[in-house]
Amino acid sequence: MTTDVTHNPTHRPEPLVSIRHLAKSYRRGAQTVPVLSDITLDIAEGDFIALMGPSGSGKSTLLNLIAGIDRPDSGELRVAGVDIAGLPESSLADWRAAHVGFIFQFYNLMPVLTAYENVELPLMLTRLSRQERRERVEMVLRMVNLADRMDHYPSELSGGQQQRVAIARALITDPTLIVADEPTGDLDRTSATEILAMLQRLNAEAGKTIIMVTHDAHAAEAARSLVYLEKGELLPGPR
Ligand SMILES: Nc1ncnc2c1ncn2[C@@H]1O[C@H](COP(=O)(O)OP(=O)(O)OP(=O)(O)O)[C@@H](O)[C@H]1O
Repeated sequence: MTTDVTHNPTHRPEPLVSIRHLAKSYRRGAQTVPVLSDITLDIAEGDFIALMGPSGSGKSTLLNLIAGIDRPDSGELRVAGVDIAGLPESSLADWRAAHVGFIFQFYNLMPVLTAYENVELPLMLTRLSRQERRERVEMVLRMVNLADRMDHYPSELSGGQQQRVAIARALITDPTLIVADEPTGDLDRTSATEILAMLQRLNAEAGKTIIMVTHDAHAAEAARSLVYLEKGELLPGPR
């Protein structure tokens, strides 16, 4: 912490994600389908935010914009000071690989790779040696309590275990941001509770910033803050 902060009570740290007047529509043939209109939102570093709203309200679209998977039509979108809306396609892919960890509803693991190999995959694009990769993979697999399953293939793991492999894969590059789209949507209540507890721990103990889209009020309760999308507009949550 700098002395500036101590002496200036009005100081606010820069939000990790800063969104201003973001708009997005999709083209379907000759038609334009507006999805998000005028979204303004700040997400602080270290937050665990749940993004809720009815089906079709634009939650995944907003998540994909923040994660640099898709591009806005207009507005500002900065993540850790980088104007990601303005990055050319090739730089955006590099930015995503370095800064965003993804967790999906259906895990998206490679079926022909073991748990270990799935987690190692994002590191194959880095300059780390095989030994350095091994140390990191084993460390994150221990973090998600799966060190004893590293040689298993996804088909040999339960849904909850597969999602833990996916969490390990999301963590392996030490990303700036973790985005999770319905991470408990395919799990029974017990496994969902376990996954949510794990995300809470990553947030509280490892300081990871997490943005989670969910339909489930139980999942949203695990988050620190809540925003609600309706028809492409953001409403403040009750917390
Ligand atoms: N690639 C696309 N092309 C055209 N329309 C799209 C595309 N992706 C999303 N849409 C439309 O944008 C709207 C918002 O979709 P989005 O997936 O963001 O909603 P959501 O709130 O995440 O919904 P759900 O909770 O059902 O997953 C929907 O009407 C959808 O049909």
